[in-house]
Amino acid sequence: MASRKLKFVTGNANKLREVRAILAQSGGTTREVATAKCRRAAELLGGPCITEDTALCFEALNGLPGPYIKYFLKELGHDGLNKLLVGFPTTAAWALCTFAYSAGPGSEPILFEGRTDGHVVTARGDGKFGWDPIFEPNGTGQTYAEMTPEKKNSLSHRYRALSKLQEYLSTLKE
Ligand SMILES: O=c1nc[nH]c2c1ncn2[C@H]1C[C@H](O)[C@@H](COP(=O)(O)OP(=O)(O)OP(=O)(O)O)O1
Ligand SMILES: [Mg+2]
Repeated sequence: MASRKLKFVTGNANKLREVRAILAQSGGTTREVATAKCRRAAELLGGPCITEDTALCFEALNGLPGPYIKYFLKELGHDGLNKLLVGFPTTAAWALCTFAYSAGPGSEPILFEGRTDGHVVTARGDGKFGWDPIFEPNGTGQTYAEMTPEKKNSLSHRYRALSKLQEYLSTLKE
């Protein structure tokens, strides 16, 4: 099967440098983690599959914890994550969802990213899902945990990534 690796074609070194820098900002590590997970899942399943990775990135920490948020949350809790940012000039953060699709074993996963910008705040709302109580998307005045599921699913990192995946899958069907 032909490689599905996407190539950026340009003769302009400045474009390449800027595109690389922008992509690195949105999480080089996140993409590596998502690609490795999907590739492995396709091998184990022996067929096409979709995987999903979620990162929570603190601006003051250059994007960390990022894909390591699961372990930070487990060890530090909501309070500890807030305390990490004490003394830093900003509590800005973004939630990043990466869906990965592989057509099957040996087929390079294709990634679909969705990002929602906001701030880390003291926990508010029902703490049923991960770091939902401490993430307040910009312009909402509510944490994810205070929103109805419908509202969260209309603006979340996951919704944005899934829209891109859906669009891609619909082109495969024809
Ligand atoms: O919308 C979200 N709102 C709040 N918390 C969230 C959200 N989405 C993921 N989370 C948490 C779960 C885990 O602590 C970490 C991501 O880790 P991540 O590896 O992607 O998820 P996971 O290990 O639970 O599931 P999987 O088996 O699909 O890898 O952030
Ligand atoms: Mg995981």
